[in-house]
Amino acid sequence: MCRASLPFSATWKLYLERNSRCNVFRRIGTAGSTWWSPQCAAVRQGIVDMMHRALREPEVKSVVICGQDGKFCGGADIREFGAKMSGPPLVPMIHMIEAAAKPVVAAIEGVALGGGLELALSCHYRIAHSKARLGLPEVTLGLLPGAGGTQRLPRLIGVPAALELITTGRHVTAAEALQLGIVDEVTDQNAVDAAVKFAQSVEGKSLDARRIGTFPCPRPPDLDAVFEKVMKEVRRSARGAIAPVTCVQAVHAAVTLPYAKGMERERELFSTLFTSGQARALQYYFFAQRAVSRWSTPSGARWDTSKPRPVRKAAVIGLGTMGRGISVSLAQAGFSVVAVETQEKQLLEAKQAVSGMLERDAKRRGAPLAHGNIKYSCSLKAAADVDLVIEAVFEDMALKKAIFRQLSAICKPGTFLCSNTSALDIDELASQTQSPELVVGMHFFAPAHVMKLLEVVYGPRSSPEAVATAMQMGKKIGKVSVAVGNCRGFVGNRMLKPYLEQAFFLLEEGATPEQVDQVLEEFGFPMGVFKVSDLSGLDVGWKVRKADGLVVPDSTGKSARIQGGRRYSPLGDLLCEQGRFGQKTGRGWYQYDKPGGRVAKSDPWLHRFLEEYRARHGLVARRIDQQEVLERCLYALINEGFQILQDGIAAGPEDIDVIYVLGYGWPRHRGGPMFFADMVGLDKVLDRLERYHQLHPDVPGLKPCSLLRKLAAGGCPPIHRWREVIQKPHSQL
Ligand SMILES: CCCCCC/C=C/CC(=O)SCCNC(=O)CCNC(=O)[C@H](O)C(C)(C)COP(=O)(O)OP(=O)(O)OC[C@H]1O[C@@H](n2cnc3c(N)ncnc32)[C@H](O)[C@@H]1OP(=O)(O)O
Repeated sequence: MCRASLPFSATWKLYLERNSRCNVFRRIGTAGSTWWSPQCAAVRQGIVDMMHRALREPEVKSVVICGQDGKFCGGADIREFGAKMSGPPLVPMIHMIEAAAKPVVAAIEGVALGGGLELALSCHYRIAHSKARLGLPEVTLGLLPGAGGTQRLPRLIGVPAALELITTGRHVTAAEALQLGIVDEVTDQNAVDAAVKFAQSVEGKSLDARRIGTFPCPRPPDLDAVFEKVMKEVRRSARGAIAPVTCVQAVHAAVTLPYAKGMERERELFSTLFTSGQARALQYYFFAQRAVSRWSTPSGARWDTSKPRPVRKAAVIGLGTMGRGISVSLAQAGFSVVAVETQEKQLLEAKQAVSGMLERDAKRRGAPLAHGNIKYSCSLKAAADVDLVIEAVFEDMALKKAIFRQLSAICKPGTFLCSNTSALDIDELASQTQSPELVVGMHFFAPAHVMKLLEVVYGPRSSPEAVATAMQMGKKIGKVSVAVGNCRGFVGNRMLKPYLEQAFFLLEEGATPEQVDQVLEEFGFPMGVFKVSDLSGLDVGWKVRKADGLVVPDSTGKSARIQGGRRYSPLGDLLCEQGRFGQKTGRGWYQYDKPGGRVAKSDPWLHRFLEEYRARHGLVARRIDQQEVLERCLYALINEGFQILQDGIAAGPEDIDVIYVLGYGWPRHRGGPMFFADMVGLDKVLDRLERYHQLHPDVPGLKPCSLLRKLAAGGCPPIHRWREVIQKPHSQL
C-alpha cells in the first residue's frame, strides 16, 4: 500500500543511470512506506535489489536515491515499532550503499529525518532542495539514531555540532545543513534533476574521501572535559529523560572507538532505549499531540464536520501580562489586532511592553517586526468591527460580565466573544450576550506568547462553529489547542486543585516545602509545587478562596481545618495574611534575596511557622517518605483526571496528557498523568487511592473515581481503549 499522502511515508524510487550520454533514466524500483512496516521491508528490499543490479550492470555509472511526491523520508513508522522486523536489515543495507563502487547521491526533498537522514548519510553525496528539513529526531521519541547516525554525523560535522543535533532532535533547514556540511549542495530547482546532474558529474571519480564511515572522528583535544560538560548539561536539561544521556554515550563511542566497534555500541545503547517505558511514553505523546486536533464534544460536534469561520481582525481586551502576550501571539501570526486598555497610563505602559516583546522576538527569530499589526485604544468601541474578541481582564466575574454585555452591544453581528478566564463559568459569561452560541473560552498559559498550550472551552450553548474557529485560530498562532468542557478550572486547573491540596496536607502532617518539591522535581517537573506557587503568586489563590468563602476562622478563632465536612488547609491563607505572596514580595514558601528575586532559599521562619501551626492544631509531625509524597500528589491529580473523563469534560486521556505536558510541566518522557497511570497500572493506582482515602476519609479527592474502578474491574485495558469504556454524557451543544 502506498501511503504517499503522509509526509513521513516517503515511497522510494531508485533511479539508475542507464546511459549518461543521452541522459535516460529507468525507474527500476518502487515500494511504499517506511522502514518497519511490511511495505517498509519492501522499500529496503527494493533498495538492496536495485543497488545490487546497479553495481552489477556495467552501463550503470551512478545512482540517485530520492523519495516520491517531493519527500525524501521522514524515517521509521513509529506505529510499527512493536512489530516484528522483516526484510533486509537496515544497517547492512546502509553499509552496502556506502561501500558501493559507483557514486550514490541522495536527492533530499521535503524531509530527511531519523532513519531517512541516516540513509542519506550512507550515500556519497547529498543534494537538498532549499525547502527541505533534516534532522535526527529520535531522541524526542525516547530513542537514539540507531542506523549509524551517532557514528556518522560527528565524523561529518564534528562532535559539538553533532551532539547538539542528536541530543535535541532539532530539525535544520537546508541552508543550515549546507553550512554545517551535512549536504553538499542546495538547490531551488528540482532536487532530483539536480542530483542526477550532479551524479553524472562525479562518475568515475574516486569515492575514497566520500565514505563517512571511514572518516576519522575529530577528537577534541580536551575530550574528557568536553564530554563531562556536555553530559552535565544534558542531564540537567533532560530532567530524568534517559535518551539524551544515552545519545551522548553513543557519540562518545564514535570518538573513542573504531567505526565498527562504535556501531556495535550504538546498537547496544539503541536496544536499551527501544524497550524502555520512556520510549513508549514519548511515542504515545507524539500521537497524542496530533490526536487533540481531532476534537469532539459530548453532543457530537466534531473537528471534521464543524467549519471554522475566517478571522482577520481580532481585539484583545485588557493588557495585563496575559493580554500583552496574547496580542503579541496574534500580531506575530499576521492578525490585525485591536488592543484595548481603558486606562490611558496602563495603555501606554502596555504599548511599550508589547513593542519590546515584538522587537526581541523579531530579533530572535530573524523575522520582520509585527508592530504594524497592532492598533491601541482606550475604548471598547474600537472592537466594533472585529471578527473575534479575546477578553483578558482581571479574573473577576462581575467585571467580565459587564465587558461581555458591552461587547455584545458594540461588536458587529457574528463576532465571536472569547474569554481568557482560567476557571470561571463560560456559560455565565455567554448569558450576558445576545448570541451565547458565539461565546467560548480561550484559556492561554503564561507567558501567552511563549507557552504552546491553549484550552478552548465550549459551554453548553457554544456553537460548533465557534469551537472550530477558536481551535483554528489557536493553530494559526502556533498553539496546540485542546477542546475542553466548561467546569470550574476546566481540565488543567481543575486537576491542579487536589494536587495542591495534597501538598498542603503533607506539610500539615510533617513534610516541608523543600521535601515535597524535591520529590516532584526528581520525578521530572521543572519546579516543585511550592516553588511554582511562589512564582505565580500566593495571593492569586487566596483571592479565589476568599471569594469562595473558605477563608474563615473556626469557633475557637483558629483558621478552620474543616470546611463543609471536608478537610481544608489554611496554610496558604496564613502566609498571605503575613504578606508573603511569593517571589513578588521576596517571601513565600521560600525566601528570596529581594522582592522579585528568583532563587528560592530554604526559610527557617517557615519551618518554625509550620511547627507552631501543627502545635496549635494538635498535629503531630511524622516522617513522610518519598513514595507517599509522590503518590498522594500525583494520584489525587490523576483521580480528578478520571473524573474529568467521566464527566465528559475531556474527550479522551490524550487531551489531559497534552494539557499537562504543555501547560503544567509534566515530564514529557512520562507521557502525561493518564499515560503514567496506565504505566503504573490502574489497579495499583486504585489500590493506593483506596488506602489513602481510608486514612483520610475527609478528603474526597482521594476517593477513587468510579471510572477508574470500572477500568480496573474491566481488567485495566490499555490507554488507547479507554474511550470505549468512557460513557459520553448528554449535552445540549
Ligand atoms: C539497529 C536498528 C536500527 C534501526 C534504525 C531505524 C530507526 C529509525 C528511527 C526513526 O526513523 S524514528 C522516526 C524519526 N522521524 C520522526 O520522528 C518524524 C516525525 N514526524 C514529523 O516530524 C512530522 O510528522 C513531519 C514528518 C515533519 C511532517 O509534519 P507535518 O506537520 O506535515 O504532519 P504531521 O501532522 O506531523 O504528520 C502527518 C501524519 O503523519 C503521522 N506521522 C508523522 N510521522 C510519523 C512517523 N514517523 N511514524 C508514524 N506516523 C507518523 C502523524 O501522526 C500524522 O498522522 P495523524 O493520523 O494525523 O496522527
